[in-house]
Amino acid sequence: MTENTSQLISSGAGQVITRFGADFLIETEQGELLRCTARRKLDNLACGDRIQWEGQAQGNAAVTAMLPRRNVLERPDFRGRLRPVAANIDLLIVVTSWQPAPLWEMLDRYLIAANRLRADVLLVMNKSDLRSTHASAEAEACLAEYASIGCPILHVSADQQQGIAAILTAIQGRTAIVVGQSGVGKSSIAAQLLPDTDIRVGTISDNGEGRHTTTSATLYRLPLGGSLIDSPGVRDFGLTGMDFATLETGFPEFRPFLGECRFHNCTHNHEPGCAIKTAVKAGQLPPRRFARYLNLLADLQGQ
Ligand SMILES: Nc1nc2c(ncn2[C@@H]2O[C@H](COP(=O)(O)OP(=O)(O)OP(=O)(O)O)[C@@H](O)[C@H]2O)c(=O)[nH]1
Ligand SMILES: [Zn+2]
Repeated sequence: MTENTSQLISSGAGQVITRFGADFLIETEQGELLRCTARRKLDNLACGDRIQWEGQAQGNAAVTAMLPRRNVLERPDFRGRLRPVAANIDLLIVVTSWQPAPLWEMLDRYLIAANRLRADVLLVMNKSDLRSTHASAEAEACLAEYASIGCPILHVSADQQQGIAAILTAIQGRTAIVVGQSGVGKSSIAAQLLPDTDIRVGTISDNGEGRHTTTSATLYRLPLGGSLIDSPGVRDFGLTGMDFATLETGFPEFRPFLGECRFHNCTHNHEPGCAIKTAVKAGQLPPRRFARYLNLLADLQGQ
């Protein structure tokens, strides 16, 4: 049999782990890390994307196709153009703490963003060591409202290494990102979740080209299964360009009452016969969340 080089060249499916300039680090289905160049049309590839790759006769393998995405998180670049940062996210881990005190409206915005991405939410209250001294009655009441609408909540302390295993368990089988306001402990939590994953990416890029210093989002496999996509740009991602439908559906507790308002285009603000306002007055919907809904609505209408 004559040897044909093309028969030696392999190909398959994989996932984008991170980006180095024009190159991508991908993980093949066999779990091997492979440095690839992407075809020019694939400029929009992001960490977490599932792809097809193909070995080349010379040089790096090539990413030849992007497989359909479940969702994509985008951020404006320095020119203001939206760029994809991470794809195929299943779980938004929203971190808050007792000090700095929670910005509840920001938390609501993350819940809206998660709903838009069709991702689940896990609320992590970090710095549980400060709860007894720093949690106001009002903050506890706000937190209780999230529990009442079915939002899963974990109390952890990254500094005291408490509750980290519960986060790993919650991520199992899913791809998660960690987000939240400044100073709540996102880096501390990421460091606890990823004790030695740095080494893996470091080894690959050490290949004559120095250490992995990219700030690109990177996908890490976790010990209990599941993955974490992390980067500074992922951690402080916010919601851009909200419309009314995104706001309304971002409050999942409204769902049983939607369609019962007198006006089909009710904004649940000043309108008579509003089923949402009636439910709030009757104690069937959490009042603090509803008050913040009205603030978000006013922001939207003032845009
Ligand atoms: N008391 C207490 N402090 C903590 C805990 N976790 C983190 N911190 C402290 O909170 C501060 C902020 O932690 P970071 O991990 O840098 O927070 P971050 O959310 O990544 O902050 P940014 O980079 O500003 O977004 C640090 O001084 C941590 O040591 C905790 O469980 N308890
Ligand atoms: Zn209404």
